Amino acid sequence: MISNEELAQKDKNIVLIGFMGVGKTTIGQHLAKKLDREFIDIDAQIEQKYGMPVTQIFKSVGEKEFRQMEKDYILNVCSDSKFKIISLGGGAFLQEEIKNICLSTSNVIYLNISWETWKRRLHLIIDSRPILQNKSMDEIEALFYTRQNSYSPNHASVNIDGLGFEEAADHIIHSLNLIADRPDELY
Ligand SMILES: Nc1ncnc2c1ncn2[C@@H]1O[C@H](COP(=O)(O)OP(=O)(O)OP(=O)(O)O)[C@@H](O)[C@H]1O
Ligand SMILES: O=C(O)C1=C[C@@H](O)[C@@H](O)[C@H](O)C1
Ligand SMILES: [Mg+2]
Repeated sequence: MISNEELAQKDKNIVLIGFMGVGKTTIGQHLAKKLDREFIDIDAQIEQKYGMPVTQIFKSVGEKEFRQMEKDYILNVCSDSKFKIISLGGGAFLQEEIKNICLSTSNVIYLNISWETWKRRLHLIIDSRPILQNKSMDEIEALFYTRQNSYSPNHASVNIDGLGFEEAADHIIHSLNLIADRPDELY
């Protein structure tokens, strides 16, 4: 088992993927602190560029332009940087180019969550995630399960059910230690 300091020195980016609301942004911030690495949130970068929240971006320029911007940012950051903790948006891995660059440049950690746990969190995110709006609970559940397929392959998967932010970050660090032992495997 290597220490957090040693892990922080490993030069690959760490990319967090998973369904919206699983905790990529919040857990990513904790992980970055623990490993003393720079944190980048792709949604936040796009919001900063447009000067408005994602919901508003979808309304004013449309999802297609948002997806293009998402791809441009991720391709850029993955090819230009090392050592970073990068939280993607929940739909980013649907784009093959994004998937390929992340898998080839970074350690990709899939944060997964059960439908039961996720459902209890819906009220926290419903207003700020345009993809969830105007959908019935059945439609959201169908999307939750359909999207699971898009998060493979990855380098490691961490189930965050019942974990607080700190614990979740520690589980990720544990999975990174396992990756350090067998660097080229994909799941
Ligand atoms: N482990 C956790 N326990 C309790 N609440 C959590 C946990 N992780 C995240 N949350 C809460 O869930 C909400 C969504 O979290 P967050 O924004 O980090 O998700 P995300 O995966 O980045 O979503 P998106 O794909 O839309 O960017 C936030 O209100 C956050 O505080
Ligand atoms: O899952 C999705 O498609 C999305 C997730 C969010 O992170 C944002 O990127 C946006 O709301 C779209
Ligand atoms: Mg996020």
